[in-house]
Amino acid sequence: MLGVLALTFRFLLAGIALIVLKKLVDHVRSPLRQFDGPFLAKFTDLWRLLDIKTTRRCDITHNNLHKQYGPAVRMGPNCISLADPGLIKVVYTGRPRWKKSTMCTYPSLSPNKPPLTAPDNVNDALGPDGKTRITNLNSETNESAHDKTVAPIRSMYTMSNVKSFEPLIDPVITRLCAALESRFIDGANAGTSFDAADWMNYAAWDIMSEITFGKPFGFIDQGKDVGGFLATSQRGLDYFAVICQMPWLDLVLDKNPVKRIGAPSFSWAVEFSVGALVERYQQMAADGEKKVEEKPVKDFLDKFLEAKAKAEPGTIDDMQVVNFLLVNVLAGSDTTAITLGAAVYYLLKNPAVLKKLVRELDERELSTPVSWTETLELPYLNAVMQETMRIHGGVGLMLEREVPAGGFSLPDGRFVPGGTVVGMNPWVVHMNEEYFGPNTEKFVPERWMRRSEETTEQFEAREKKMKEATLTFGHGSRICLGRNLSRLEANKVIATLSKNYEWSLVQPEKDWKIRNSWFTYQSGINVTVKKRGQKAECDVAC
Ligand code: HEM
Repeated sequence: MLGVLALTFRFLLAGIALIVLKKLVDHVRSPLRQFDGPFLAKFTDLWRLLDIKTTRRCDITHNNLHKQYGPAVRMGPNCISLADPGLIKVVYTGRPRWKKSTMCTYPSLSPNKPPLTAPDNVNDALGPDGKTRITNLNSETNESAHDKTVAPIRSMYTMSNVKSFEPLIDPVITRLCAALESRFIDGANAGTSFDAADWMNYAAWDIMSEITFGKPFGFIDQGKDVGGFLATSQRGLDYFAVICQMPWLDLVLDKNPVKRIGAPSFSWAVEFSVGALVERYQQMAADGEKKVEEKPVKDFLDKFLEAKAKAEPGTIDDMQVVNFLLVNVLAGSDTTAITLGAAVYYLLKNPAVLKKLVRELDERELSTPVSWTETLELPYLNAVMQETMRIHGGVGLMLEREVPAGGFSLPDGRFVPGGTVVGMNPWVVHMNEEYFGPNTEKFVPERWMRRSEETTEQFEAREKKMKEATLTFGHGSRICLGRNLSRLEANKVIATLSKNYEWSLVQPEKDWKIRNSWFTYQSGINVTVKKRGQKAECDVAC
C-alpha cells in the first residue's frame, strides 16, 4: 500500500515538474517575451482569473498595470492588454475583421455536435428541454455565423426604429415615478431612504421587458427583485467574468456530468421568453394576424415574429426567436441599469453639475416623461450622459480579439504575432488624458461641451477624437446592437427623474460599492427623494 502511495506521489511530482518545465520552455520561446506584465502572467492565465475573483475590481488592476508597464501589458501567456485609444481603429474596425477571442468558448460536449470539436459558449442559455444550447450572440466567434444571425434583426435597433418604442417606455417611467412617490415621498413614507441602484435596476429591467414582450417583469410594481431574477442574473455574471479567463475550467465545474458547480442557469429568462412566445401565438390565433398589423405600437416580439415569417423557411425557428428575446433582456437590462445608477450617483456627488442640469431642464417646457426628441435639445444632459458612460462604462473587462495571421506592429515598433489575444478595457482607455483632457478620474461633463476659447471646428475635432476613443459600446462589426435603445432610455429616465424630484444622498461623504463582474454593478447609492419644490418632512416639522 505504501509502495503504491509512494509511486503515485512520484508520478504526481513528475507530472508537476513536466508542466513547470513546459511552461518555462514556452516562456523562453514565446514571441511575447518582450511584453512586461505581472510575473505569473508569463506562465498562466490563473493570476488574471484570481484577480477578477478576489478583487472584483480588475479595472483598477488593469489601470495600475498600464501605469507601471506602459501601453501594452502581458496579461497571460498569450494575452496582451492595450491602452492606446489610437489602436481602436486597428483592433475593432480594421480590415479584415479581427475575430472575437475564444474567452467564452470550450470544446463542445453537446449531443447534437461532434464531441470536442465545435465550441460551445460558457454563457449559453439552455433551452426548455434543458439540453439544447441557445448561443449567446455576444460570444459568437464565427463572424459569418454571427452576421447571418444578426442580419434579420439589425435594422430593428437603428435610432429611427427604437424611437417607435417610446410609447411603450413612457408608461413604465410613469409607473416608476408613481412607485417612488407612494413608497418614499407621500404621507407616512416621506423621507424613507432606498438604494437607487436597486430602483434603477427595476426600471431598466421593466422597460426592457415591456418593449420586448409587451409586459413588464413587475419589479417596479412589487418594489423588489421578484423571484430573485436580478440576483440570479448577477450571480451568473460573477461566475462568467471569472471562468472566461480560463474557459476550459467550465467543463470541470459547470459542465461536469456528476454535479454542476457553476453559474445559476438563465432558465428563468428562458421560461419567461418561451411563456411570452406561447402566449403571443395563442393571442394571434384568437385575434387573427390582422390584429398585429393594426397594433399602434409593435413590441420586439411582434417584430421578431414578422422577421421569422419573412425569412427563408427553416432559417429562423422558434428557438431563434427565443434567442433574440434573450439578447435584449440579458445584454440590455443590467448594462442600462448601470448607466442609470452611475448617472444618479455622479449627479448627487457633484451638486454643481446637478444644479446646472436642473437649470437646463427648468428653462424648457418639457413633457413628463421627457421625450427623446426633447432630450436631444438639452446639451448639458447629453454631456452628463456621455461623461457618465465614460467614467462608468457598463462593461469592465477587456473586449478581446484575436490578432489575424500575419500579426501587427504597435506604434512603438513591437511586433504582436497572429493568434495572440489582445484587448482593450474601456475603463483603461477612458482614463487617457491625451484623448479626454485633464482629470479623467473626475466627473466633468463640461469636457463634452464647447469651451469659450474654442471655435466650433476646434470643438468638433476634439469631440470627434473623444467619441472615437469611447469604448463604452465597443466599436466596429461587433459594436453593441442595443446602444441606441440604451441611450434613448437613459436620457429619458434621467431627464424625467431630475426634472421632477430632488434627490439627496443619505451620507454624502460615503462612496458607493462597485463590483466588476464583467458588468460593473453598483450598490449603496442610498438616497431620499422629494418632489421638486416640496419641503422635506424635517423642514416642515422643524
Ligand atoms: C449602457 C448599456 C450598454 C452597454 C454599456 C453595452 C455594452 C456592450 C459592449 C461593450 C459590447 C461589445 C462587446 C465586444 O466588443 O466584445 C456590446 C455588445 C452587445 N450588446 Fe450591448 N451594451 C448596452 C446595452 C445593450 C442593449 C440595450 C442591448 C439590447 C437591446 C444590447 C445588446 C448587445 C448585443 C446583442 C451585443 C453583441 C453584438 C454583436 O456581437 O454583434 N446591449 N454591448
